[in-house]
Amino acid sequence: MSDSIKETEQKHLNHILSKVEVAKAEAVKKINRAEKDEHDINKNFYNDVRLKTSTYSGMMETSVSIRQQQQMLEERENSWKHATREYDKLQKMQERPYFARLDFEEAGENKAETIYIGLGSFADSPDHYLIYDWRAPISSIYYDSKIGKLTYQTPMGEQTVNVTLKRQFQIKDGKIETIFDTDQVVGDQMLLDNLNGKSNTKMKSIVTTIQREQNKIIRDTKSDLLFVQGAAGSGKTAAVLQRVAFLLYQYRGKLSSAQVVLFSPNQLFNDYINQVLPELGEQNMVQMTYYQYSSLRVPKFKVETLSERFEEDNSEDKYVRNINNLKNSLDFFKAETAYTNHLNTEDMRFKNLKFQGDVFISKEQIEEIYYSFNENYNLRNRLDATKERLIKILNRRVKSEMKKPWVEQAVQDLSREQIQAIQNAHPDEFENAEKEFDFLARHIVIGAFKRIRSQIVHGRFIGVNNQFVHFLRNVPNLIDLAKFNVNKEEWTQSVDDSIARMKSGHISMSDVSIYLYLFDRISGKRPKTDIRYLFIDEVQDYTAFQMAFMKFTFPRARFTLLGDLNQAIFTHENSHTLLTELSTMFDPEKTNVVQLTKSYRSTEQITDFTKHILEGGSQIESFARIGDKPVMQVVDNHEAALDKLIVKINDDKQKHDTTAIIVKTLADAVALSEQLDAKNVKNTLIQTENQRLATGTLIIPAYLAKGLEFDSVVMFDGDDIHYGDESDRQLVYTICTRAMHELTIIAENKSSHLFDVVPTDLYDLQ
Ligand SMILES: Nc1ncnc2c1ncn2[C@@H]1O[C@H](COP(=O)(O)OP(=O)(O)OP(=O)(O)O)[C@@H](O)[C@H]1O
Repeated sequence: MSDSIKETEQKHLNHILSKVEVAKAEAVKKINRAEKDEHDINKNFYNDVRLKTSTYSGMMETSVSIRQQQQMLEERENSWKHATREYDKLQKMQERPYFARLDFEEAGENKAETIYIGLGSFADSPDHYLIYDWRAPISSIYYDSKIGKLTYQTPMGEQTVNVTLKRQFQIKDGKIETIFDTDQVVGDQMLLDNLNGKSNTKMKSIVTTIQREQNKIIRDTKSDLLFVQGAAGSGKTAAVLQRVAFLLYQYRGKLSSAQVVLFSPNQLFNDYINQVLPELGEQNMVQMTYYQYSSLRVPKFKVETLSERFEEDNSEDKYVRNINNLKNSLDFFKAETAYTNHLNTEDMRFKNLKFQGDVFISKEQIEEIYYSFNENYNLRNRLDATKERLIKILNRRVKSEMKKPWVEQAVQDLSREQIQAIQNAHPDEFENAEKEFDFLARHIVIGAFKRIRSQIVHGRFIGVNNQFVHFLRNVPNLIDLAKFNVNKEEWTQSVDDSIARMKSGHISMSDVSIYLYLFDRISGKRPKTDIRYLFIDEVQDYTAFQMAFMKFTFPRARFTLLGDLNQAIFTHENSHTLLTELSTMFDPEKTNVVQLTKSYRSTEQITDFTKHILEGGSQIESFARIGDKPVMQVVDNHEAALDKLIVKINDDKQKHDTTAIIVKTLADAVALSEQLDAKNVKNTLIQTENQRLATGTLIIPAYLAKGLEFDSVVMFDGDDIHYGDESDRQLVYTICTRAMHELTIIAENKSSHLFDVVPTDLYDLQ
């Protein structure tokens, strides 16, 4: 790039920065003004508010006057907030106001236009934009086009332009460091620079180098279901976070970040991505894991953890797998729906409502009431009507209960102060002692009935646990078990297992969704209609049952699902049926399936290696970033493996910020960490998802490494003992694809046969 272009661009940048400076000074003035006004209002509050409390009209006047003062304060508060936000934006803008420039001519007009694109828009007067937000319709030209003619979408329809220049900038602290002119969609040089960087404990935004196919995902506003199937490292997560920022911009004023929910694979990952939206100037959406969501809803049970689920799903036991396949299927969801519909006519399980240890309203009586309403009632109405009746019964029982000896005793036991306190609620004198006694007795009985009243209001008379077991026992009548290779005895055994688990206060991941769906149906829980966008990352690890349950829970949300069917580490082969099952849940007209085949995370050498681990991996394209070939080290015994590992760790210290040693299970991770500790090799063991990621040498079980990336990855125990089954292939792929710059596999005796399919010239055997 010639010096004169750089000079001209720096001049332009200086000009913009001086305008930003002016705007910042303006924002500071507004902040100060709002703060002073607020201070004055607070100071003069008692002078300005007319306190008159002796008459009714005086009181009214006082309250109006207080309200006026409050409104003034709120207005100042809002303008303060607005100005502060503006100030923060401008402050950020001073470091790097924009990252691209486009020159183009609009069709039919001979006038060339130049626009600059940045993280946010900036105008020095209304309609005179010096910088365009990357999410503005016009900015999509930057992501979509090469030089030349192009059409793009605007709110007014399609617009055609002729792009004559695409220029990218790297700006730091107000100085242009590099300029690239490119005729590519998004210049590879800038992308290469970004990808060459070191890994970080926090994911960064990709706003300057979004690729054309990623841009399609980000700007999709039509689909009810957007399914992004992408290779490992193809930028699914990165793109989807940009998408959230895009949607918040596109629907600003109508959509808030609280109406967007992202389900992440684990808490560690949540932590990893939580800087991206703030970096883009937006607030984070609601982020949670399915485990968190379900655990919160069943506080009485301990939900199976990720580690337990991983062990169970990888169980050698065919019986366990078949039962889980059955419970996780869409057929099972449908069977449960049919079962709950049937509860509208019979079979609801109730609990006695008890008072002072005795049955107060029996379950039979409740059942009779529940089914006394006609067939037009649905489960929710039926429950509401039952509650209403039960409250009436309770109210009627107050009078008879007042005559009971325990009440008389309780009244006699009241202290003078207690009587006084109760009588304060009675404005007039009592006509006689009997009336006074009645008043006190009623008060005592109502107090004693409080618990029962709350039980009725909260529907605690429904026997959810019993109902759950009743449903499970009925499953053979509702589903063809043989289709799932399960026989009746095995099913009965699994129900007994579920009951035993629940008795000890535990519930499995499969059971918890079944339990919650049943609970939501019979308790008539209202679905969460306020959630408008639902994102699920690593969807291949969700079951069809969970997806159907999510659809039921968030009926008005548009779904964006991100997944790589090749990385299903929990659901294995079933992940491939997930897409088919999903297609039955959404309108095909409003379903958009996008494939991302290019992998950006790893070097070309690593991607070429990892794609061979998969059957059908040939579709995956590597991004041309050159690095060393993966290294395979096969040694004779464990001690030798440890020695190799330590050499690698020391070697990496010079080159990288983070080396992750990925092992199969938590137990493996704990053991390895201890062995390294014993040899004084510093390491951080990541054993729960509630930890924070750190730099340095990490030891991490595979299921916690989901979605993350590291400069250098060592797959330890890469042998047949640990990864000997065909079903481990996806897990091995997931582990190896976490590497950005270097990948090493250390194995004892012989490497896992799953690597046999990889051509030997793609790695260095040492
Ligand atoms: N357009 C892009 N510009 C710059 N970096 C990108 C781009 N797309 C992806 N990347 C980088 O590639 C890496 C992988 O992206 P990401 O984690 O989003 O992939 P993924 O598809 O979710 O991967 P996985 O399924 O393996 O977890 C990240 O470091 C991301 O920043």
